[in-house]
Amino acid sequence: MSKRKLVLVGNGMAGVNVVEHVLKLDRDAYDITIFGKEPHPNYNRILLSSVLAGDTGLEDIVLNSWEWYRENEIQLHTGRAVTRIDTKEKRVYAEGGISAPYDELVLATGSDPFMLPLPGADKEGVIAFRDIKDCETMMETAKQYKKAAVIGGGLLGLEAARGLLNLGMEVQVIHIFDTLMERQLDREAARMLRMELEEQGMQFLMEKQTERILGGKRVTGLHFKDGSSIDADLVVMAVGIKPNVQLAKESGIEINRGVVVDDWMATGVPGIHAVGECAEHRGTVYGLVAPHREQGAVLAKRLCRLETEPYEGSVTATKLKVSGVDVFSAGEFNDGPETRAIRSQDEWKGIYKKVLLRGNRITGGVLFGDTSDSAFLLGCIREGREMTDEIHASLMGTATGGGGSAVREMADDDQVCDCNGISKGEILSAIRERDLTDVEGVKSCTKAGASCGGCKPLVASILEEELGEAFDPAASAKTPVCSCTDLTRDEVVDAIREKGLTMVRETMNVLGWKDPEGCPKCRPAINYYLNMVRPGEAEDDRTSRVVNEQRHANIQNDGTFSVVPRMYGGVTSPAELRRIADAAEKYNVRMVKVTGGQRIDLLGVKKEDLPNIWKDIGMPSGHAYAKGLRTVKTCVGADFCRFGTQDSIGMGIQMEKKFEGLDTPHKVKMAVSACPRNCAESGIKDLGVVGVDGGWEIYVGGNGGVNLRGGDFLCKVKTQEEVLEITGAYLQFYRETAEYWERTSGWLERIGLEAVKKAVVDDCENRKQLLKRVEKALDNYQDPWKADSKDQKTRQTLYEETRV
Ligand SMILES: Cc1cc2nc3c(=O)[nH]c(=O)nc-3n(C[C@H](O)[C@H](O)[C@H](O)COP(=O)(O)OP(=O)(O)OC[C@H]3O[C@@H](n4cnc5c(N)ncnc54)[C@H](O)[C@@H]3O)c2cc1C
Ligand SMILES: NC(=O)c1ccc[n+]([C@@H]2O[C@H](COP(=O)([O-])OP(=O)(O)OC[C@H]3O[C@@H](n4cnc5c(N)ncnc54)[C@H](O)[C@@H]3O)[C@@H](O)[C@H]2O)c1
Ligand code: SF4
Ligand code: FES
Repeated sequence: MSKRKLVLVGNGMAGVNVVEHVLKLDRDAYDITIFGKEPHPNYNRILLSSVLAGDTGLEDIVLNSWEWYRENEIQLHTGRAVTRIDTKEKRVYAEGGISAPYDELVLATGSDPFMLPLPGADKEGVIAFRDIKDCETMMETAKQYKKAAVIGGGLLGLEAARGLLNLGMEVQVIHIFDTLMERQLDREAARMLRMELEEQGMQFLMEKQTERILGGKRVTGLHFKDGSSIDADLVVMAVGIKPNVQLAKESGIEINRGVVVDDWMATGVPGIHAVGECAEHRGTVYGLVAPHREQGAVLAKRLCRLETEPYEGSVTATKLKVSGVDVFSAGEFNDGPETRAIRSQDEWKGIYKKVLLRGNRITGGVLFGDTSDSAFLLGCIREGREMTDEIHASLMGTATGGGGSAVREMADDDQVCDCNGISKGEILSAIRERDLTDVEGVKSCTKAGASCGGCKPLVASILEEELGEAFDPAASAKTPVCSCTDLTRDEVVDAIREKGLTMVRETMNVLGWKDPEGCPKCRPAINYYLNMVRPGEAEDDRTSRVVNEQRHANIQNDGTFSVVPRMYGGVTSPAELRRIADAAEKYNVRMVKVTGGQRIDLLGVKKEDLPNIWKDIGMPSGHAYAKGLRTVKTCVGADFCRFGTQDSIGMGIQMEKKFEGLDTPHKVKMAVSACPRNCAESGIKDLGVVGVDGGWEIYVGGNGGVNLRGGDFLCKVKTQEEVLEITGAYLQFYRETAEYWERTSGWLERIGLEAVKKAVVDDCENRKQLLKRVEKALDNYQDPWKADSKDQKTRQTLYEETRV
């Protein structure tokens, strides 16, 4: 008997998931034909954000290889859109004159990005972020252009913006409302999110409506309804999606916003079904993969003529995929007259949790900063659980991360991986049966973590709960430098030491980099590691530094730069102030501003004026743009203040003079206060010094930014010389052991205060060696502006050519 014929229109995640299920349920039920408009096999669209951010390679996102289609005898037509369905003859017609008969037809045509119909929207450089082609366009554009504008501050817009930042572009996000991700977050979580993203370098224009897109053939900027405008070389529209219903509509199938389906994913036309983003079920179109997977499971059973429960809709949950930011939202998230909220907020750790109740039933929630309990919360929402003391304690009790308590509360059939529908029980079985010990192992055996990756921390907690001390979090945390390599930071640094490498390109070549050009994430890191390991010997590759470091100035949102001269310990003189004032007038500086680090910031300097303004001011660079020592803030101290026990100004000046120009994995801020009243805020600095009777206390790992962290007490010393010694050894230990882009606060939490104490304070011989090496690094320092002023070619390429 000949097999029945199944045709799938749309070779995306939702449709192919149905086919996979059908093959599992009844391998021989169908002859299968798939049509896909894109020229690729089925790939993981979710991971396009990671590809753009440089965390994953395009080659790693293929879900079903060409081989898979062949092995399963699937007739695949890629690059061919289906243009017509003859519902009477039961046949589809595609581009290129191909047609195929069907008994059962699945429409999984997904969505098209919504493009705002603005004047100028057809210009070159105006794109969406939906497929591989868009991703490639952005990566190519970033090689040539510098300014990106992303319209839409939703999930997609923010993930696009993060990726573009990683590609070295300056990114402005234009959002129509006054809070980001207003479809997923309440105001508080949105506020914390914005602060965190601003810290990462994203700029926001809120409550802005774009009126037209400027430029000739190619986009040059955006003009807004309020009359303002910005420059842009690339515009990415991320303002939502619209289900792709054209084919269904033209074939007489009922559509509304999407293709209308019943609880078995059937349309009103016999033999035709729809799943995924093109389908509308009970008035809802779902734009996330978890509901599509649930729909697919029901449809596949139906196609295999097996008994199945109906699909009754999904409770959706979202996680933003931006590294360094943990945000989760599910169900209801805004307070209403009939809801009650349980909130907890830890501003020190940057954690915010809110759970909403209707009566006593858990109906939604938002987690920011620590999302390790997200699966447990989602399980509670999905099952409509009543709040109990135990659940309350698990969700709100400790805000310390790790997800430990909630993991214990989870039942075996609670879902851990939403994207792939994997339960805690399935993960535990895989760990036990296959002796798995790390997250990667669980991912390859069960698929948990293989899509958005949001469940990986929870998988790690399950491993920890199951294996106890045998679980090695470091093995699970083995993260490559970026998607250009499988090597970790430590492996790269070891190779640089062992193989005597001195150049960025040479390093990528010798270590078998997948992309010989590297990417904006790895190149600055390799350049730093080379110079850290071989100061004076390694070639400092300026083109591998981030744009602000290349120009020794911070670029501002209008394309001008800021100039911050160094003022040791925050102390200046009338002569310096006069020169600053003259320069501010001569170069029409838009604003002169005193910074939080006790410096003077000249804002709004034109790129071409940078070398001359520095010459006129005649002061050293303040490195306000650098991953290096920024400022040493001081209080007025014993010379002036009646509480002062020590000379904080003198100490601060010495520290700043000693360590200025030292490259570090991330910015370093220091402060010296002359008594525990701490007027210079020594407690929230990367290194803070506090004068006390008979000496100085030293605090480390503080951070006054979004992730507010009080510094840990490292040691007490007696003399100024000892402060300089401990500071030098501490900075060198940080330089040698931190990941590039890692602040001291995160680094300290990762490696532990005890390790720092041992290396820097307790082990005198080690401290001596660290100091030797930091001296060597400092030997090679020269003021960047003095160096540039002697180099005509650099001046021309970096400051005089038109493009930033
Ligand atoms: C950058 C990005 C990040 C995302 N991140 C997440 C995330 O973290 N979590 C999450 O849950 N979701 C995420 N999403 C959303 C998720 O990717 C989609 O919901 C999901 O891919 C939709 O699957 P689908 O198969 O319904 O549609 P699609 O993936 O759009 O697939 C439909 C396919 O059908 C093709 N097609 C259309 N018409 C025809 C035709 N007439 N003939 C032949 N082929 C046709 C299309 O070209 C397309 O290849 C993200 C989306 C993007 C763009
Ligand atoms: N991590 C994830 O789960 C993830 C990531 C990316 C995309 N996605 C999915 O992909 C789809 C598309 O994402 P999206 O973010 O484009 O859709 P969205 O609808 O979630 O967000 C669009 C955002 O654009 C804003 N906006 C609308 N018009 C605007 C205008 N004229 N100017 C400025 N802002 C405007 C809206 O206020 C909204 O916040 C969604 O289904 C989303 O769920 C999910
Ligand atoms: S920290 Fe102490 S010594 Fe310094 S200014 Fe404040 S009160 Fe005075
Ligand atoms: S929840 Fe997305 S991969 Fe597991």
